[in-house]
Parts: sequence; C-alpha cells; structure tokens
Amino acid sequence: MHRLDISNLRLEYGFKRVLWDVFLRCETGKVLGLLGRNGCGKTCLMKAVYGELKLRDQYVGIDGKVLLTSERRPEDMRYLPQHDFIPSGLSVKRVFGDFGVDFERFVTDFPEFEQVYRKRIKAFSSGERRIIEAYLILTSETKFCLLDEPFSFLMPLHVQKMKEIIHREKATKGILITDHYFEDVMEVSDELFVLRGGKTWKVNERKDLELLQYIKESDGIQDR
Ligand SMILES: Nc1ncnc2c1ncn2[C@@H]1O[C@H](COP(=O)(O)OP(=O)(O)OP(=O)(O)O)[C@@H](O)[C@H]1O
Repeated sequence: MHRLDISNLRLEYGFKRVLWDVFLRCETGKVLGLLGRNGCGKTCLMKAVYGELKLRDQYVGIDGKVLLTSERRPEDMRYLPQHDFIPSGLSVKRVFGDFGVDFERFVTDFPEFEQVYRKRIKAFSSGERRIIEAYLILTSETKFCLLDEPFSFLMPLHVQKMKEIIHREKATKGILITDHYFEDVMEVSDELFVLRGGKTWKVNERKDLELLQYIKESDGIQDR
C-alpha cells in the first residue's frame, strides 16, 4: 500500500494562474479522475507531478517522503503523456521487453494484436499505438500511473477494455487519469476532481460538473 501526496503546486504563465494550491492524494487501489476545460492545466499538473515540469513551489511525496525531481524512477511512477512517446523505429518485441510486460497477456486483452510481435511502432495507426503505449504504462511495474488522455483515438470497444484494465491494475497501483471522455473517467474513478482556476474541486455528484462549468447538463454534450 503506497500513498502519493501532491500539494502546493503553483504555476503561472504571465498573468495566468494555471495551478494554484493544488492538493491531491492518491493511494494504491484508487483511481483519481481529473477533469477540466481545455487549457485549465491538467497536463501541466501531470508533468509537474512526474517531474517533467519543474515548479518553484510544489510538494510531491510518496509514503511521506519527498520525491525530488532528480530522483523520480519508473518503479515509483510512470507517465502516459498526451503525445506518442515510444520511438517509432522500435519493434513491439523490443518495447514489451524493455517495459517487462508479457506480450501474451496483452494479446489476451487485445486479440487483434496477435500477429504484431515483430512489427515496428511506426507501422501502427494512432489508435493502435495509443493502446500499446497506454497498456505498457498501466501494466508495467510501478507504484503510481499518471494517464493523460488514455482514451484518445480509441474506439468504444477499446475504451471499454482499457477501463477494465485500469480497474484490474488498481489492485497494485494508484492511478491518476485525465480525459475528456468524462463519463468513462467518472466510471473508473474512485474520486473525481475538476481543475478550475488553478485549484482542484471535489466532484460528489454529476451536478457538480455543471456547477463547475465543465458540462452543460441540459444537452449532455461532452467538452470535446
Ligand atoms: N510553455 C508554456 N508557455 C506558456 N503557457 C503555457 C505553456 N505550457 C502551457 N501553457 C498554458 O498553460 C495552460 C494549461 O495548459 P495544459 O496543457 O496543462 O492544459 P490542459 O488542461 O491539459 O488542456 P487540454 O484539455 O486542452 O489538453 C494553457 O493555458 C496553456 O496555454
């Protein structure tokens, strides 16, 4: 059982306060969902927690011990960025080996990938590539996963499968997820927050999403 504490994150760009006193706590067995309007700072928050973005003010700690940017290791935390991150020239065999993930198990989840073991990453479609990248981050050994838009480019059947995998993997990990497919995020999350005005606001019921101006309930249209 591990605990990730995120507090006092502060980030400003010019006059815009992107993050201002963000507080979040994630634990093994929990999925924290983070929603918010375009440009509100969700990616900056993830990057700051992962250490890719260095802030003047921030506290990120695991099990009560501060996690310095220079000391972040994949065994503690893994991050799925919004963009492709695996070098295109590598083969599936190589990346599964590097991440220590069992390819046979992957094929059990996604049988359509059965014949791709020797294929290079550049030969996949955007959605196929997203599945591989999200799967590797989610299932490789780590204490916490940060997932920035894991459902983008995925067809509904694959979104469903990815949600099942998130649910399965949280048995051994804490997961922070953000995506504009908010109903899917709500479904997999144990706790839900909206980032607005640089702060995280706890969502207790669907109506809160409307109050926080993330959705307009009257027409039920998603924010993307
Ligand atoms: N390097 C930068 N310089 C200036 N402003 C930046 C920089 N990086 C991000 N921003 C600004 O910070 C804000 C938050 O950006 P961020 O990418 O975190 O938003 P987001 O919530 O992930 O948005 P989306 O839902 O559209 O992906 C935006 O207004 C963006 O323009």
